[in-house]
Amino acid sequence: MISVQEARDIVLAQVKVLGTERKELLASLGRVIAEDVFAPHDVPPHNNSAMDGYAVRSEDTHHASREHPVTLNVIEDLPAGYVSQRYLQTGQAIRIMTGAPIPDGADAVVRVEDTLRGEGEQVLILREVPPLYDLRLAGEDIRQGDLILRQGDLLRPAEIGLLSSLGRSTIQVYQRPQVAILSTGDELLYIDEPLQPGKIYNSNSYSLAALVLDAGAIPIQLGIARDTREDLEQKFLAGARADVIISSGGVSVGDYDLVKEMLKKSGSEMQFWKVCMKPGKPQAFGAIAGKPTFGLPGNPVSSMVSFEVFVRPALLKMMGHTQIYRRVVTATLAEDFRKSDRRKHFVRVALRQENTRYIASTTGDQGSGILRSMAKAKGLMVVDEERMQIQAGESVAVMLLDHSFSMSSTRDF
Ligand SMILES: Nc1nc2c(c(=O)[nH]1)N[C@H]1C(S)=C(S)[C@@H](COP(=O)(O)OP(=O)(O)OC[C@H]3O[C@@H](n4cnc5c(N)ncnc54)[C@H](O)[C@@H]3O)O[C@H]1N2
Ligand code: MOO
Ligand SMILES: [Mg+2]
Repeated sequence: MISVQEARDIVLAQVKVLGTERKELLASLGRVIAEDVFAPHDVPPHNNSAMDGYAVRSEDTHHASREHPVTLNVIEDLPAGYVSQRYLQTGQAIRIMTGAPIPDGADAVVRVEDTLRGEGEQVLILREVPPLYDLRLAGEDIRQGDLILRQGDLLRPAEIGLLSSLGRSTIQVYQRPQVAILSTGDELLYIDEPLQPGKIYNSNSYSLAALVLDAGAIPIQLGIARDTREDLEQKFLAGARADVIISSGGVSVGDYDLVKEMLKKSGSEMQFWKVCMKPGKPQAFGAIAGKPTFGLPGNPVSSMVSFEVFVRPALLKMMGHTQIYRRVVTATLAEDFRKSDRRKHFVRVALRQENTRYIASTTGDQGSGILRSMAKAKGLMVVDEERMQIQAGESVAVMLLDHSFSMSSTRDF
């Protein structure tokens, strides 16, 4: 039996970063950028007004006040999106809207609240403004030639906005792996079949496909393989058209646990079987037709936990991510915890926040078939091999299962 760390090293050494592809800008959200991006122009591209008001020559506002306004002649109205053809002379103002380019000759803006409309085309300036006042200068956000994003950066909404401000409509990103998902077992029913004696619904295909999607990869449902060598072989080979194969079940020591055999056939290889963890001890990893293949355990929680620990980091690596692990936080355990073996345990916990501290409490029955306690979990408490008991109040490490939606809160800031 190898340790979680050794197993993870083997997995990560085996999987390689995929190639790149060109995507529409919005479709690249959540992807890793595969190119360096330099700014082709300044942002903003021109000096422009930060306020609705009047473009002026700042020297004309000298000593202006509410008591002693300065009167200027308004020679033009300038909405955003238009360039003035006029040159502002002494004694003149141009009515200007936020974002409109500053006319030649002007060097400041007086916001409308600091003015009054005068006679005819005149405006009364009620305060003095220094040069550059309420101007936004060309290039104050981005300078032409600046390195804006580096290969390997994650494209989040702000990066998508930045790229669009540079006029980029497509972007080179790392590909998403196709992940073939195969459930094994004679007891399994498709979810649209009626329940029958001795049978259960195939839930692993769905939880695993959801995890694949949540990680940003592409699930391909291969359905159910029955516990025969022929069916398994045929379905595994079909899966080898994808970039990664995940199976669940059939990997322990039972009479019909045949997945290990698939990994030992000629043309395949098995790199490990059995990891010193709970849940998820019986699981295999290797390659079929050159494709990384995870033989996850059949128990519904075990397969999800093994995915979290091994498959997710591997998929993130393939997609070019550099941060491939879930965040781990320190929490205070709310109750006593005890274990009776020297495996690394991943315990389903709920988390609440008290001031700046996380408080973790287990979500109930930790059996490997109890999916409800997985659904309630916000994290997995990681209990090291040699740590046999933890007392209430002690600090523990919790790996956050922070899918963007499940970590949303009902409490606003
Ligand atoms: N003698 C031993 N028996 C078992 C051991 C052991 O060490 N010695 N380990 C147990 C542990 S721990 C686990 S985990 C399971 C792993 O079993 P397999 O990977 O061989 O999976 P199966 O036997 O096929 O199924 C186990 C369990 O999970 C249910 N299952 C399977 N696939 C699905 C699915 N797609 N959707 C929902 N539920 C599924 C299946 O019906 C079984 O109840 O082995 C233990 N046994
Ligand atoms: O390894 Mo099993 O996953 O403990 O239920
Ligand atoms: Mg079994």
